[in-house]
Amino acid sequence: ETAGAEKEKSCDVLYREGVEAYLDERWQDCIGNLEQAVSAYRLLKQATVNCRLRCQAEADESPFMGPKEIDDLQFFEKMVRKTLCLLKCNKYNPKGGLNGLPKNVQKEFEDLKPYEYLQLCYFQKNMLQKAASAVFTFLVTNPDNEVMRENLKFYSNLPEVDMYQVVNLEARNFVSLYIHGSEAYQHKDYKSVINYIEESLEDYLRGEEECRAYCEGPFDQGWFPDFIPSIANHFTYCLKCKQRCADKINSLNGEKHNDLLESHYHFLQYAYYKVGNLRKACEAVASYLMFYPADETMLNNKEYYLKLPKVEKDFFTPRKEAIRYAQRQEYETRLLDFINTEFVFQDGSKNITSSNETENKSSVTRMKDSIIRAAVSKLKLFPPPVTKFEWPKYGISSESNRQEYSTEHKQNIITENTKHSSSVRPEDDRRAQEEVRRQKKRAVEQMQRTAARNIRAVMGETELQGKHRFVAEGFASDSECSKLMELAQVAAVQGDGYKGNKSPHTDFEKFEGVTLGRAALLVYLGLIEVDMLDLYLNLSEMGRDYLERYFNLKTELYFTYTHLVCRTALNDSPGNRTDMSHAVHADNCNLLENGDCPKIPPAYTWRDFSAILYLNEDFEGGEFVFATDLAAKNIQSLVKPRCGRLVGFSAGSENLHGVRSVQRGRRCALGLWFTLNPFHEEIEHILAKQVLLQVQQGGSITDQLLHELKKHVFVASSISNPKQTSTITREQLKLHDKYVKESLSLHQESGEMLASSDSSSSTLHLMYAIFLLCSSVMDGPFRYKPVPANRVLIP
Ligand SMILES: O=C(O)CCC(=O)C(=O)O
Ligand SMILES: [Fe+3]
Repeated sequence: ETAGAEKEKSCDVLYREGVEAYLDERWQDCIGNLEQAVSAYRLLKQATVNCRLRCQAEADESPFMGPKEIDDLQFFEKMVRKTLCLLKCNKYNPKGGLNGLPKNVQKEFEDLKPYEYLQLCYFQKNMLQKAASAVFTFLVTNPDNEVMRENLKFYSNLPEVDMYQVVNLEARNFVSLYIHGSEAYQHKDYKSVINYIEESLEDYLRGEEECRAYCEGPFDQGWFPDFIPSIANHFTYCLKCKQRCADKINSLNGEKHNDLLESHYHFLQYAYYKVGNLRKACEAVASYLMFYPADETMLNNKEYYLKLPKVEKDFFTPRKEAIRYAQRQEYETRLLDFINTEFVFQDGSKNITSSNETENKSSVTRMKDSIIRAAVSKLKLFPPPVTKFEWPKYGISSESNRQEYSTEHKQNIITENTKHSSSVRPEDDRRAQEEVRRQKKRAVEQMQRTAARNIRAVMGETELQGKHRFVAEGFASDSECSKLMELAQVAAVQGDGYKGNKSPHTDFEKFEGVTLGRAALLVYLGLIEVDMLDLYLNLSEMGRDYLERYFNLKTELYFTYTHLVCRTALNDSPGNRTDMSHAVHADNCNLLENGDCPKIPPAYTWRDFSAILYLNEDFEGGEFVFATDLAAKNIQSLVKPRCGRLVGFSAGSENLHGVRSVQRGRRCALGLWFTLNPFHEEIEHILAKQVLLQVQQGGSITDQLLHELKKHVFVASSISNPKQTSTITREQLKLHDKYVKESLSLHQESGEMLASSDSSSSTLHLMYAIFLLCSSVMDGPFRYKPVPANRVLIP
């Protein structure tokens, strides 16, 4: 390897570093890495696709060893030759082409995920025009993405953004060629029309060929051991993918044109006629008619041309590429129709391969699954290839043959069990079992938590006058409420969880909060009782369980932020206050005065549900309100805080809410915010659980915590699969080292407060490292209120 090649970072490393930079808010690095990653991916994909196309051409041309029509031997000979070619070709591809790229990363690129990040990083660097183009690029492939649609709307309102200059950064050349061609047409410059449109046609067809070649990838829809079924299955999978290419490519800057290909011939027939090339004009007419044989305009044109003295009947020969395209299209459609009627396809819903797989799929996959399915059914726009779930599963499998023998039916319905056992790889099986175990464990814990409680909903959408909101009671007993209040009393720091801001909402109240990370750290240091942390965690878990059930969620709800917070009226605050303790807002978008609520930073856009569990009622004011406007003129409903009462709602603009001023006394509540996106799972929550586990069981925490830390550094770098605890890479370790180093220096600064503990303990360093990872601790000053320790838990 040369030095140059060594320095060059691979596509997935660039991507990971881009995402890391994004997470660390290093916007310039984010942009640099992700832009490079995107072009690196393009190169990899091009290399792979080029090989496939080249080898196809080569195999098409090579002479056969034997005569035609013997046991399909020529077909197989061709496949063998093509394989040989592919092996050689891919060997010279940089980094093995797409094969060298992890599948999940490939999927992210195909979904244009990098543009989601890029958008934000451009935004942060005030590169608004680029940000808008990144959003637009993402939307061309994911037109149903609400957040990005909102974002585009947001950008379109900015004076700095010129919507005419917003482009699809992933568009093929034919888009601009075609647009130039139609402009030339308007200017009656027919020579240019011919040049542009011929070139556009070539690039369009090439694009579709490349898309089709990309479909000839690996098959991971189960294992069909028999020779013929295995070929047939893989072939069908490819064919379905290929059939989607036409639909994927026929858009001009986001606008769909189902006759985009055909319209090329329309332009051409006219332009060739205008420059006097009648033969070519007629060829274009005939080509167009291959696709639309009954098109009246074109038939009239044909008649018109036929009457011209120089035109002969045989001029109307369709062009070669049009014949090939149309015939292939027709054959493929017929074949697919046949397959669709003669075989049963197993789609994600309720069956075999998937019954096992869907249930055990990670919840990320499940979530994406449903989003994609919804998008597909609505738009008929198909997501890109490569992933497990986008196409219906099907089984023309060996099991199906068995079925055929045993029943008279032609259709093959594969039953749950047969498929199950043969198609799941041991690795998947292990993960699946783990997931089942995890879910069972959660269900048991859930029952234990709620066993002695009488949790009941007391207000719903009608009473509260709005969608997706409720009030329930019975989450906590009086003694539990007091205990958490006490925790807030001893452990809260002003501004903790509010980036150090003491009075983020009103000058007349003091805000004090305890994040979970802080509570865990205090327990770890022996400064507060373990039970307090246990309770904090338990109550939050109950809130989550209840929301999942109340809203009937199909996928897991993740904590994204948890905060025990008290608001205390200051002694000198005036008695006639009209301000709010917490102005009306939505939890995941920025409510503007005109009522719009753009879902962009600094809002916590990933929050999907919120719940507030109240801990006391001995104060004046402080009512929670649902309102319809920023000024709280129009109140829909009001919830009076009380120990054990919980208000839950979806976190969007449909649930604007606020808190009325606390006139006297102290109002404490446990705020819970949830996300459906595991990428935004709250690290502090997981760590707090780990700390609790260790302290309760008295075992050594080091390995477990190390494991968690690794996992979360891993999360930061591989967002698509946060549950994966794969081996950690060098980059991740470097990051880890960095945190440990930072923690060490902090450790020295706060030596005073740690005097009672073993300051050289690597566990402690690790703890610091971990807490550095926790944003809220990083934000505020790293200092603790010394609270007398009744038990020292650190050896
Ligand atoms: O404390 C409450 O009742 C609501 C607080 C709230 O809405 C928030 O912090 O987002
Ligand atoms: Fe809120």
